[in-house]
Amino acid sequence: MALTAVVRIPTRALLRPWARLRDSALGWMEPVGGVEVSTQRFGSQRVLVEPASAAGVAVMTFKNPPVNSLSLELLTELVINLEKLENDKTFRGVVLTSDCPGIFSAGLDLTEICGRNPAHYAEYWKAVQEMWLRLYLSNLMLVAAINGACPAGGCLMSLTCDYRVMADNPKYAIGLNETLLGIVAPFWFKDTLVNTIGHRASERALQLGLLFPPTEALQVGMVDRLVPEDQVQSTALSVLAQWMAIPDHARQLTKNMMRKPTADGLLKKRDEDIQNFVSFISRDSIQKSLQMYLAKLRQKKG
Ligand SMILES: CCCCCCCCC/C=C/C(=O)SCCNC(=O)CCNC(=O)[C@H](O)C(C)(C)COP(=O)(O)OP(=O)(O)OC[C@H]1O[C@@H](n2cnc3c(N)ncnc32)[C@H](O)[C@@H]1OP(=O)(O)O
Repeated sequence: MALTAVVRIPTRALLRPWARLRDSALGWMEPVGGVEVSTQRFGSQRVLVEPASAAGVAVMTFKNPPVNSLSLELLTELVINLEKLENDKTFRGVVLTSDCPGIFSAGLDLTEICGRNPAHYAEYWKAVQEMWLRLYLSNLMLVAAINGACPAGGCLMSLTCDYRVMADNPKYAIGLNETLLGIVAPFWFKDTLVNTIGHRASERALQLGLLFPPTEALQVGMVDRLVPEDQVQSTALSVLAQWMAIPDHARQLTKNMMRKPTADGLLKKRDEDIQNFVSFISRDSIQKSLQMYLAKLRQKKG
């Protein structure tokens, strides 16, 4: 068991909503005896949240082995934990990172969009939309500590952050590779990329399904900084420390001004987007492509 430290919690902390939550379906910890708890960490099964040593900062670690694919459960836990951090006014910044060695996130869980029924596709897509909207419009400062491969939905998640630090390891790549799977990145994936790297670079990257190695990702502006693998998280934390110097109110209004029009694009037609997704993903030809892609991934081991 990694969680052994006994820490003292100021009574004031017990008033925080997350501190009062029972060890429920999501596995939140309850303070014991009103003063002491048996762990510093909180969060849920697939999303660990740890207060960092710097005040006002938390590290959110995705823990959905083997590849941190964005299953319905992971998406749900991510959104709930983000909301708890936002409601707890002591937090201003969050580092998003991965517990899976060499992989930040493999993107959408292909088993959620392959071989299921339309009702499941609709429920899943709504959760993907929700994850994007919550992260993209979060008032918190978000920094992605990309410590591994970061394709498709994993890339999207990192693009919602305010800053990206990536491990300088040529084995890792980041990008929206949907076309390689025979599927199409929806307009709000595209908009997020365009807002980050510009129209021309996005057009090329999206059509070709480019997965950029770190050096190229830095050149094109998909990530902001490369550091040795063992410094990804510490660098993300020091970036956050710089951002924390900016008054929250002014920064939040500015972030909202920059991002709201893009988010509104989806908010105005969420249901239509869900219907489009369900009819696209239910096509026989798309299901066949996805099955072949999954089979190829599984064969790699054999
Ligand atoms: C109109 C418009 C409408 C809209 C139209 C629709 C829009 C959809 C948008 C889609 C967005 C997406 O994110 S689609 C998802 C795209 N993702 C990808 O292409 C990444 C695929 N994965 C990889 O490349 C690799 O797995 C990688 C992450 C680099 C790790 O490589 P490794 O060698 O370490 O690990 P692997 O051996 O490959 O994988 C370990 C196991 O995890 C599984 N696995 C890997 N990726 C997985 C995934 N995404 N979902 C599920 N399972 C996955 C493998 O099958 C293995 O299963 P076992 O063999 O059983 O152990």
